[in-house]
Amino acid sequence: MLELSHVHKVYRVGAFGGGRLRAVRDVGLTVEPGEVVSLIGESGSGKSTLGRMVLGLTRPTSGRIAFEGADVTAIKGFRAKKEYHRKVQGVFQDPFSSFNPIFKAERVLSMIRSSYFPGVSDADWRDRVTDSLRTVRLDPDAVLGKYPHQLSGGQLQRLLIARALLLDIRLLVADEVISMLDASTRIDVLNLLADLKERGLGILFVTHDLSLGTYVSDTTVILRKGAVAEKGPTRAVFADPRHPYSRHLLSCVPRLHRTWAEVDADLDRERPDPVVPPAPADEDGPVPMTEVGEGHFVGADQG
Ligand SMILES: Nc1ncnc2c1ncn2[C@@H]1O[C@H](COP(=O)(O)OP(=O)(O)OP(=O)(O)O)[C@@H](O)[C@H]1O
Repeated sequence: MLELSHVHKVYRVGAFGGGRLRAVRDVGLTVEPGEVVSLIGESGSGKSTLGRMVLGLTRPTSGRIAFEGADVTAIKGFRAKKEYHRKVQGVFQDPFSSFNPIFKAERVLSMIRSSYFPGVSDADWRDRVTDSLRTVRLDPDAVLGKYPHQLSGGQLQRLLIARALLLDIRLLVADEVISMLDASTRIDVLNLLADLKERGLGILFVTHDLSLGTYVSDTTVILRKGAVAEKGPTRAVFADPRHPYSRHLLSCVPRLHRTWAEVDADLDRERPDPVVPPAPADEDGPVPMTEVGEGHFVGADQG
């Protein structure tokens, strides 16, 4: 459904745009219907840039991003972009800043109606709104008449997802959607993503938090300095991380369900970090990936 191949992004920075900042280096990944792909990496690793490129908000410097076979970078003009966003939507970290504080929830949703479904009757629209709110486990009577400041962060995040669902989207880019929520609301939103996946939605789940990545995702892509350090089935990547950076990230994840004895036993049998080849000097070229298991790839060392 979504396919990124050899995607690079270099920003022009500094006075008069004379400097170059490489945010994304030779990234390849796919998202299929009903699949959650976690894009994990520390701050500045290029996750949001990738999300924005998938949403068509910024263009790759080179490489291809295809959605259902069509080149996303070739989508030009207001109409074509609007059609693309009927199928692909993004939800971002800070739900408070995504809403106009003077619009009630009802108005936020009805903007989708005027933009995408001007011909739909009032009764049909009410049914659609009720359906999408129920899908995200919001009570229409409790939220529609409220202003953003009268709703919690979790409710706002779910409202944003409900707004996306009104469009019958096929791919959701969820960029740090839970990082500003408290622990129990996080689990609610993660469970919601799992429900959406069951309904056949593809989800690109962008997060800096490795432990949350495992909770919902089928596939894990670990980014470091804009390049893929490791990717593969989440179970394989977590059970047998092969890149020194993935191992480092995993060693920082608290394992609350394990006893000290188990953790000690693990440390005793700790294996030395594997050696991965250095990334080629030519930053515009391909970064070699080694397949270490079925669909499990390890990238080069970005230094
Ligand atoms: N519009 C821009 N112009 C110039 N540089 C940018 C721009 N957007 C991002 N960058 C830079 O590109 C790199 C990757 O940024 P990006 O926001 O994609 O990382 P991230 O992994 O999402 O980080 P975070 O988790 O902190 O949001 C960073 O060095 C950032 O400063």
